[in-house]
Amino acid sequence: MLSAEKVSYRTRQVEIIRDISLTVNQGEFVGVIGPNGSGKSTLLKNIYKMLVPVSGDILLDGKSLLKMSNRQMAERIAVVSQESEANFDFTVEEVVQMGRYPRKRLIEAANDHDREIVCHSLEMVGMEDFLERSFLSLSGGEKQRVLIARALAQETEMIILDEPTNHLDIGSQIKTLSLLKASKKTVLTALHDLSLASKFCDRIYVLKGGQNLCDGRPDDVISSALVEELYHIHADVFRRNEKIFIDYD
Ligand SMILES: Nc1ncnc2c1ncn2[C@@H]1O[C@H](COP(=O)(O)OP(=O)(O)OP(=O)(O)O)[C@@H](O)[C@H]1O
Repeated sequence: MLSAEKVSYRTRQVEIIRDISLTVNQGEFVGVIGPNGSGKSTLLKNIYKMLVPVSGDILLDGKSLLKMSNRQMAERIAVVSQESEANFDFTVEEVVQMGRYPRKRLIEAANDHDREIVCHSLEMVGMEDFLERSFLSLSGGEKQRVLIARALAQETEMIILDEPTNHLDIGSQIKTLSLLKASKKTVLTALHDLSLASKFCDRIYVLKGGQNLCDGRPDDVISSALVEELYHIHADVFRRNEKIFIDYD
Protein backbone atom coordinates (compact mmCIF):
# COMPACT_ATOMS: atom_id res chain seq x y z
CA MET A 1 0.00 0.00 0.00
CA LEU A 2 1.14 3.53 -0.84
CA SER A 3 0.24 6.48 1.32
CA ALA A 4 1.00 10.16 1.34
CA GLU A 5 0.81 11.57 4.85
CA LYS A 6 0.12 15.28 5.24
CA VAL A 7 2.39 16.19 2.34
CA SER A 8 3.15 19.88 1.81
CA TYR A 9 5.37 21.41 -0.84
CA ARG A 10 6.44 24.99 -1.37
CA THR A 11 8.99 26.92 -3.34
CA ARG A 12 10.85 29.79 -1.68
CA GLN A 13 8.05 32.16 -2.68
CA VAL A 14 4.87 30.14 -2.72
CA GLU A 15 3.07 27.24 -1.06
CA ILE A 16 1.82 24.86 -3.74
CA ILE A 17 0.23 21.94 -1.86
CA ARG A 18 -0.67 21.74 1.81
CA ASP A 19 -1.25 18.77 4.10
CA ILE A 20 -2.46 16.35 1.45
CA SER A 21 -3.01 12.78 2.57
CA LEU A 22 -3.88 9.96 0.23
CA THR A 23 -3.84 6.17 0.23
CA VAL A 24 -3.72 3.70 -2.62
CA ASN A 25 -4.43 0.10 -1.68
CA GLN A 26 -3.06 -2.86 -3.56
CA GLY A 27 -4.90 -3.36 -6.86
CA GLU A 28 -6.83 -0.10 -6.59
CA PHE A 29 -7.25 2.40 -9.44
CA VAL A 30 -7.14 5.81 -7.81
CA GLY A 31 -7.58 9.14 -9.61
CA VAL A 32 -6.53 12.66 -8.70
CA ILE A 33 -8.74 15.33 -10.24
CA GLY A 34 -8.92 19.10 -9.97
CA PRO A 35 -8.69 22.22 -12.10
CA ASN A 36 -5.52 23.49 -13.79
CA GLY A 37 -3.03 24.60 -11.19
CA SER A 38 -4.75 22.79 -8.29
CA GLY A 39 -1.56 20.84 -7.49
CA LYS A 40 -2.12 17.41 -9.07
CA SER A 41 1.30 17.20 -10.77
CA THR A 42 3.06 18.65 -7.73
CA LEU A 43 1.44 16.04 -5.49
CA LEU A 44 2.40 13.20 -7.83
CA LYS A 45 5.97 14.53 -8.20
CA ASN A 46 6.28 14.55 -4.40
CA ILE A 47 5.05 10.97 -4.35
CA TYR A 48 7.43 9.69 -7.03
CA LYS A 49 10.34 11.69 -5.61
CA MET A 50 10.88 14.20 -8.35
CA LEU A 51 10.22 16.80 -5.65
CA VAL A 52 10.91 16.54 -1.94
CA PRO A 53 8.08 17.54 0.41
CA VAL A 54 8.79 20.28 2.94
CA SER A 55 6.75 18.27 5.44
CA GLY A 56 4.93 14.96 5.52
CA ASP A 57 6.04 11.58 4.28
CA ILE A 58 5.36 9.06 1.53
CA LEU A 59 5.10 5.46 2.70
CA LEU A 60 5.25 2.30 0.64
CA ASP A 61 4.18 -0.69 2.71
CA GLY A 62 4.90 1.39 5.81
CA LYS A 63 8.47 2.33 4.77
CA SER A 64 9.44 5.86 3.81
CA LEU A 65 9.82 6.11 0.05
CA LEU A 66 11.99 9.19 0.61
CA LYS A 67 14.62 6.96 2.21
CA MET A 68 14.59 4.38 -0.61
CA SER A 69 17.06 4.64 -3.47
CA ASN A 70 15.67 5.55 -6.88
CA ARG A 71 16.48 2.05 -8.06
CA GLN A 72 14.57 0.44 -5.18
CA MET A 73 11.62 2.66 -5.99
CA ALA A 74 11.83 1.85 -9.71
CA GLU A 75 11.59 -1.86 -8.90
CA ARG A 76 8.21 -1.20 -7.27
CA ILE A 77 6.75 1.84 -9.04
CA ALA A 78 6.78 2.89 -12.71
CA VAL A 79 6.09 6.51 -13.60
CA VAL A 80 4.61 8.10 -16.70
CA SER A 81 5.20 11.81 -16.13
CA GLN A 82 4.10 14.84 -18.11
CA GLU A 83 7.64 16.00 -18.75
CA SER A 84 8.64 15.53 -22.36
CA GLU A 85 11.17 12.75 -22.44
CA ALA A 86 14.45 12.11 -24.17
CA ASN A 87 15.66 14.83 -26.44
CA PHE A 88 18.24 12.36 -27.71
CA ASP A 89 17.24 10.42 -30.72
CA PHE A 90 16.46 6.96 -29.35
CA THR A 91 14.43 4.37 -31.20
CA VAL A 92 11.09 3.29 -29.77
CA GLU A 93 12.66 -0.04 -28.84
CA GLU A 94 15.44 1.71 -26.92
CA VAL A 95 12.99 3.93 -25.04
CA VAL A 96 10.88 0.96 -23.93
CA GLN A 97 14.04 -1.00 -23.14
CA MET A 98 14.85 1.72 -20.56
CA GLY A 99 11.94 0.32 -18.55
CA ARG A 100 14.03 -2.80 -18.03
CA TYR A 101 17.03 -0.96 -16.46
CA PRO A 102 15.88 -1.33 -12.82
CA ARG A 103 15.84 -5.09 -13.42
CA LYS A 104 19.41 -5.18 -14.82
CA ARG A 105 22.88 -4.82 -13.44
CA LEU A 106 24.93 -1.81 -14.51
CA ILE A 107 25.76 -2.05 -18.25
CA GLU A 108 24.16 -5.51 -18.50
CA ALA A 109 22.89 -5.92 -22.06
CA ALA A 110 19.25 -6.69 -22.92
CA ASN A 111 18.58 -10.40 -23.37
CA ASP A 112 15.86 -12.29 -25.25
CA HIS A 113 13.55 -12.13 -22.24
CA ASP A 114 13.88 -8.32 -22.11
CA ARG A 115 13.23 -8.05 -25.84
CA GLU A 116 10.14 -10.23 -25.50
CA ILE A 117 8.80 -7.99 -22.72
CA VAL A 118 9.54 -4.86 -24.77
CA CYS A 119 7.66 -6.29 -27.78
CA HIS A 120 4.75 -7.45 -25.64
CA SER A 121 4.48 -4.04 -23.91
CA LEU A 122 4.41 -2.30 -27.29
CA GLU A 123 1.72 -4.72 -28.48
CA MET A 124 -0.36 -3.85 -25.43
CA VAL A 125 -0.46 -0.19 -26.47
CA GLY A 126 -0.81 -0.97 -30.20
CA MET A 127 2.66 0.36 -31.08
CA GLU A 128 4.38 -2.89 -32.10
CA ASP A 129 4.93 -1.71 -35.68
CA PHE A 130 6.99 1.27 -34.49
CA LEU A 131 9.88 -0.67 -32.91
CA GLU A 132 12.61 0.87 -35.07
CA ARG A 133 11.14 4.33 -35.49
CA SER A 134 12.89 7.33 -33.97
CA PHE A 135 11.04 8.34 -30.78
CA LEU A 136 11.38 12.02 -31.71
CA SER A 137 9.58 11.44 -35.00
CA LEU A 138 6.40 10.19 -33.29
CA SER A 139 3.22 12.21 -32.80
CA GLY A 140 2.29 13.34 -29.27
CA GLY A 141 -0.20 10.49 -28.84
CA GLU A 142 2.24 7.89 -30.19
CA LYS A 143 4.95 9.12 -27.81
CA GLN A 144 2.52 8.88 -24.91
CA ARG A 145 1.67 5.26 -25.80
CA VAL A 146 5.38 4.37 -26.02
CA LEU A 147 5.99 5.89 -22.57
CA ILE A 148 3.12 3.81 -21.19
CA ALA A 149 4.71 0.73 -22.84
CA ARG A 150 7.98 1.61 -21.10
CA ALA A 151 6.17 1.73 -17.74
CA LEU A 152 4.56 -1.67 -18.47
CA ALA A 153 7.96 -3.12 -19.44
CA GLN A 154 9.22 -2.15 -15.98
CA GLU A 155 6.95 -4.92 -14.60
CA THR A 156 6.16 -3.10 -11.37
CA GLU A 157 3.17 -3.72 -9.15
CA MET A 158 2.27 -0.02 -9.29
CA ILE A 159 2.12 2.69 -11.94
CA ILE A 160 1.82 6.43 -11.30
CA LEU A 161 0.67 8.47 -14.28
CA ASP A 162 0.30 12.21 -14.73
CA GLU A 163 -2.50 12.81 -17.21
CA PRO A 164 -1.89 9.67 -19.29
CA THR A 165 -4.68 10.53 -21.69
CA ASN A 166 -3.06 13.82 -22.75
CA HIS A 167 -2.58 13.82 -26.52
CA LEU A 168 -4.62 10.64 -26.95
CA ASP A 169 -7.69 10.43 -29.16
CA ILE A 170 -10.82 9.15 -27.45
CA GLY A 171 -10.26 5.58 -28.70
CA SER A 172 -6.71 5.52 -27.33
CA GLN A 173 -7.86 7.12 -24.06
CA ILE A 174 -10.36 4.33 -23.44
CA LYS A 175 -7.95 1.60 -24.64
CA THR A 176 -5.12 2.92 -22.44
CA LEU A 177 -7.19 3.21 -19.28
CA SER A 178 -8.84 -0.17 -19.99
CA LEU A 179 -5.49 -1.88 -20.36
CA LEU A 180 -4.23 -0.32 -17.11
CA LYS A 181 -7.41 -1.49 -15.40
CA ALA A 182 -7.12 -4.98 -16.88
CA SER A 183 -3.46 -5.20 -15.85
CA LYS A 184 -4.62 -5.44 -12.19
CA LYS A 185 -1.73 -3.20 -11.27
CA THR A 186 -2.15 -0.63 -8.56
CA VAL A 187 -2.70 2.66 -10.39
CA LEU A 188 -2.51 6.28 -9.22
CA THR A 189 -3.26 8.75 -11.97
CA ALA A 190 -4.07 12.41 -12.47
CA LEU A 191 -7.02 12.82 -14.81
CA HIS A 192 -8.95 15.79 -16.17
CA ASP A 193 -11.93 14.05 -17.68
CA LEU A 194 -14.56 13.44 -15.01
CA SER A 195 -16.44 10.88 -17.14
CA LEU A 196 -13.26 8.83 -17.58
CA ALA A 197 -12.43 9.24 -13.89
CA SER A 198 -15.86 7.95 -12.91
CA LYS A 199 -15.66 5.07 -15.39
CA PHE A 200 -12.23 3.78 -14.37
CA CYS A 201 -11.41 4.92 -10.83
CA ASP A 202 -12.30 2.97 -7.71
CA ARG A 203 -11.74 6.16 -5.72
CA ILE A 204 -10.82 9.73 -6.54
CA TYR A 205 -9.13 12.55 -4.64
CA VAL A 206 -10.28 16.05 -5.53
CA LEU A 207 -7.76 18.89 -5.26
CA LYS A 208 -8.55 22.57 -5.17
CA GLY A 209 -6.06 25.34 -4.46
CA GLY A 210 -3.38 22.87 -3.38
CA GLN A 211 -5.58 21.14 -0.81
CA ASN A 212 -7.65 17.99 -0.71
CA LEU A 213 -11.25 19.13 -1.09
CA CYS A 214 -12.80 15.67 -0.77
CA ASP A 215 -12.31 12.05 -1.76
CA GLY A 216 -14.31 8.88 -2.17
CA ARG A 217 -15.98 6.70 -4.79
CA PRO A 218 -16.68 8.67 -7.98
CA ASP A 219 -20.37 7.98 -7.53
CA ASP A 220 -20.32 9.64 -4.12
CA VAL A 221 -18.07 12.53 -5.07
CA ILE A 222 -18.95 13.75 -8.57
CA SER A 223 -21.94 16.08 -8.56
CA SER A 224 -23.22 19.30 -10.16
CA ALA A 225 -22.11 21.15 -7.05
CA LEU A 226 -18.57 19.78 -7.34
CA VAL A 227 -18.32 20.74 -11.04
CA GLU A 228 -19.56 24.23 -10.16
CA GLU A 229 -17.11 24.57 -7.28
CA LEU A 230 -14.09 23.33 -9.24
CA TYR A 231 -14.65 24.69 -12.71
CA HIS A 232 -17.26 27.44 -12.27
CA ILE A 233 -19.54 25.95 -14.91
CA HIS A 234 -22.91 24.27 -14.65
CA ALA A 235 -23.34 20.61 -15.45
CA ASP A 236 -26.15 18.13 -14.89
CA VAL A 237 -24.85 14.88 -13.43
CA PHE A 238 -27.06 11.82 -14.02
CA ARG A 239 -26.73 8.35 -12.58
CA ARG A 240 -28.05 5.34 -14.49
CA ASN A 241 -27.14 1.66 -14.07
CA GLU A 242 -24.26 2.61 -11.77
CA LYS A 243 -22.82 4.89 -14.46
CA ILE A 244 -22.36 8.63 -14.28
CA PHE A 245 -23.30 10.89 -17.19
CA ILE A 246 -22.22 14.52 -17.22
CA ASP A 247 -23.98 17.07 -19.40
CA TYR A 248 -22.10 20.38 -19.41
CA ASP A 249 -24.11 23.57 -20.12
N1 LIG B 1 8.42 25.87 -9.28
C1 LIG B 1 7.30 26.57 -9.17
N2 LIG B 1 7.31 27.88 -8.86
C2 LIG B 1 6.16 28.59 -8.73
N3 LIG B 1 4.95 28.06 -8.91
C3 LIG B 1 4.87 26.76 -9.24
C4 LIG B 1 6.03 25.94 -9.38
N4 LIG B 1 5.63 24.68 -9.70
C5 LIG B 1 4.28 24.73 -9.77
N5 LIG B 1 3.83 25.97 -9.50
C6 LIG B 1 2.43 26.42 -9.46
O1 LIG B 1 1.73 25.56 -8.58
C7 LIG B 1 0.42 25.34 -9.04
C8 LIG B 1 0.14 23.85 -9.14
O2 LIG B 1 0.83 23.32 -10.27
P1 LIG B 1 0.60 21.84 -10.76
O3 LIG B 1 1.43 21.65 -12.00
O4 LIG B 1 0.84 20.92 -9.63
O5 LIG B 1 -0.96 21.87 -11.10
P2 LIG B 1 -1.86 20.79 -11.84
O6 LIG B 1 -3.08 20.58 -10.99
O7 LIG B 1 -1.07 19.58 -12.20
O8 LIG B 1 -2.26 21.61 -13.14
P3 LIG B 1 -2.63 21.14 -14.65
O9 LIG B 1 -4.01 20.55 -14.59
O10 LIG B 1 -2.64 22.46 -15.39
O11 LIG B 1 -1.58 20.19 -15.14
C9 LIG B 1 0.30 26.10 -10.36
O12 LIG B 1 -0.32 27.33 -10.13
C10 LIG B 1 1.74 26.27 -10.80
O13 LIG B 1 1.91 27.45 -11.58
